[in-house]
Amino acid sequence: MNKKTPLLDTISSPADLKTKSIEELVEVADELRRETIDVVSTTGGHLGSALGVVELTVAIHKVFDTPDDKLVWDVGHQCYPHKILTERRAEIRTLRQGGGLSGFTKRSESEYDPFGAAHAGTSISAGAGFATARDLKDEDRNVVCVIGDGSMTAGMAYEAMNHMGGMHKRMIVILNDNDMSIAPPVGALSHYLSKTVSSKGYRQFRKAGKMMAKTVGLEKPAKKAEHYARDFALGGAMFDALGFYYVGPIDGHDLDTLIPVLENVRDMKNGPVLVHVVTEKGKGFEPAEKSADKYHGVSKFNVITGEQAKSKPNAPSYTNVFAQELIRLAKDDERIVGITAAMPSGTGMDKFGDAFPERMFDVGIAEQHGVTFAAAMAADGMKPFCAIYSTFLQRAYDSVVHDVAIQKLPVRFAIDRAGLVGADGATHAGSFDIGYLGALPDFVLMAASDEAELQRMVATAHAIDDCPSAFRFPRGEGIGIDLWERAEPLEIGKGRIVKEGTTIAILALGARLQEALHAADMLEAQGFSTTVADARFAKPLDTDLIERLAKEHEVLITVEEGARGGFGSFVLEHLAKVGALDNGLRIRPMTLPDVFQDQNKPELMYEDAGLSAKAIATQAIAALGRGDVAKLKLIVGGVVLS
Ligand SMILES: Cc1ncc(C[n+]2csc(CCOP(=O)(O)OP(=O)(O)O)c2C)c(N)n1
Ligand SMILES: CC(=O)[C@@H](O)[C@H](O)COP(=O)(O)O
Ligand SMILES: [Mg+2]
Repeated sequence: MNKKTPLLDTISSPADLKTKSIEELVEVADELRRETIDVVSTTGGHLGSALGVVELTVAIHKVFDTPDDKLVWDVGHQCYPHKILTERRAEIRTLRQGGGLSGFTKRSESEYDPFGAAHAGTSISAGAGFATARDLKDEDRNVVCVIGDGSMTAGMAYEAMNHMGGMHKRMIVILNDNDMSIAPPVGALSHYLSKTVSSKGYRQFRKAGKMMAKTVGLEKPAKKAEHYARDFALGGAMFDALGFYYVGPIDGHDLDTLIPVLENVRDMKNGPVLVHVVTEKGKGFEPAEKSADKYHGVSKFNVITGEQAKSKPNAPSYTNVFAQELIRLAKDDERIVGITAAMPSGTGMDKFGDAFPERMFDVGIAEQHGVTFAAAMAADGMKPFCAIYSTFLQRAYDSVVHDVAIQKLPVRFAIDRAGLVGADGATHAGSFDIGYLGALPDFVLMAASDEAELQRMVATAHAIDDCPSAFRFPRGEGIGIDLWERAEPLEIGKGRIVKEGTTIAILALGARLQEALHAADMLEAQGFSTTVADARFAKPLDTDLIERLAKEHEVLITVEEGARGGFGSFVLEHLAKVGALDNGLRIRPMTLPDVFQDQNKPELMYEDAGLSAKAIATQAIAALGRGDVAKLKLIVGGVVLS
C-alpha cells in the first residue's frame, strides 16, 4: 500500500469505481496521475498522452462495464492509467521493460484489452467489428473507442465511420482532442476541430454540461438521453454527415461534466455517437505542459524537474545523418522534396523542413496517402524522399506497389527504425521491409552498415531517376565512423569486401556488419580465416560477389536485421538457380526468428534473436563441423570481452 495514494489503493478493479462519488473520483484521478508520473519517471514511455486521459479513463471505467463492454484505445500509447485501473497496477513498474507489461494495449495481457494496438487509426474499425459481432450474437454490450485528434487523420478512421454511419450501428467513439499529434497536428481537420473548440459556444457548453449533469444525470430513458445530448452539441457537422451523432465539445478533465455526458450517450442505444472531448497533453505535470512535444515519448526523468536522463551520444544518430545529407543535396537540387507521415522529429524531416519549409510535407498519420502523393510528384519531375519508419510503411504497401513500383516512379524511401527497436516491441519492429520491398520488380533496396554508408545511400537514391529506391537504417546512433564531406553515389548492385579470408564468408546486409566483424575476430582466434562482406544491396543482388563467396569458402553465412523471406532468401534462391548449391556448399541464412519478439533492450533482443557476434560465430563453427564453440571469445578492438 502506498500512503500517497489512499483512494487509488481501494481500487483493485474498475468495479470499485462504481461506488465512488464524483468528489472521490476526482481524488482517484489525482492519485492516478501522480502514480503515472512516478512510474514513467522510472521506465520512460509515452507520458504526455497518458496524462491527458487520466480523467477520461476514470470516467469511462466508472460509466461502462469493462471488460464486458469493449473499450478500444487507438494506438494504445495513452493506456497506462487504464492499465493501473484494470488489475495491472502490481506490474506497472515493468512497463516497456523486458518481460514486463507492454507499452500498448495487448490482448494476451488482459481481458480489459479486447484489441491490441500501437499503430494509429485502427480503433474505430475494431470497434465496428465488435459492435457488429455483438449484434449478430444478439448481445447487448457497449462498444467504446477512444481516438486522438492525431490518429483521426488516418484514413482508416473515416472508412470505419462511413461504414458504421451507413449501418446506423450502435457504438461510441470518443474523440480525444488535445490539439497535438507527436508534433502539432496538421491539416484541415485540425483547423476544423480548433474552430469548434475555440467557439464561444464551447465555453457556454462547459456550463451546460454541468446543468445536464444536474438535470438529466439521473434520468435514464434513452430518448431523453439522446434529446439532451443533441441539445448540447455544437458544430460537428462533419461527423453528422458521416452518420454519427455528435456530442461536444466537452472538457475532458472535468469529471462533473464527463460522467453524466458519458452516461447519457451510453443510454442512447440508437446508432453511432461521437463524443468530442477536449484535453491537454501532459496535463498536470508542468514540465510536460510547457514542453513543445508535451512529453510525447520520454526517457527516465527527474520527477521534480522533469529533466530527462539522456546519455551523451557517442556518435550522430542515423536519422540525423540522413537529414543532414538530404539537406546538403537539396541545396543544389530544388526538385528534392521531403515527406513525413506525422513523424517530423522521428525521421529528421523537422530539420529538412527548417531548411526548406516549402519543400517539406507532413501529411498526417496517412502513410498510404503520403506515398501516392510522392508518386505523383515523382511523375511530375520532383525528387520525393518519403521518410517513413519501416513498421509504418507497412500501412502504405499497396501505394508502394500500385502507385510507385508498377509505374516505376523514382520515389526514394528513407526507411528509418529498420530492425529491432527496443521498448516499443513487436508492433514497431522494422522486420519485414526487406521481404516486402525486395519482392517488387525494378526496386533498388539498400541497407546501411554504418552512418557513412548511409550518406552514400542517400546520394545513390538521389541519383536514381528511373525506378523506385529505398535505403534502410536502424534506430539510434551510428558507430562513430568519420563522415563524408561529400558522399558519392554507390555503384548500383555492388557490395564490398570489408575483410578478406579463405574458409568462412560472412555476408552482412545492414548494421549487423559490425557483429559480423566481431564474429570474424572470434573465428580467426580459432584459426579460421574469415571473409566479411557488406552486401549493401538486397536488390539488385551483387551476384558476382555472392557466387565468388560461395565458390571460394567452405561456409557462407548471410546476416540481416530482418525477418525470414528477405536477403538470405534472395541469396539462397540465386545460388540455387545457378547451381551453386549442387556441390555441397554449406550456407546458413541468419535472420530474425519467426516469432514476434516482445520489447526489451535492442541488444538483448538481438541476442535472443540469435544475431549477436557469438551467435554468428557459433553458426559458422556448427556449419564447418570444426572448432570449439565453448572457446569462442568476444574480441572488440583487440580486447577480449567475454
Ligand atoms: C500508422 C502509424 N503512424 C505513425 C504512428 C506514430 N504515432 C504514434 S502516436 C502518434 C500521434 C498520435 O496523436 P493522437 O492520436 O492525437 O494522440 P496523442 O499522442 O495526442 O494523445 C503518432 C504519429 C503510429 N503509431 N502509427
Ligand atoms: C507510439 C508511437 O508509435 C511512437 O510514439 C513511437 O513510439 C515513436 O518511436 P521512436 O521513439 O522510435 O521515435
Ligand atoms: Mg492528440
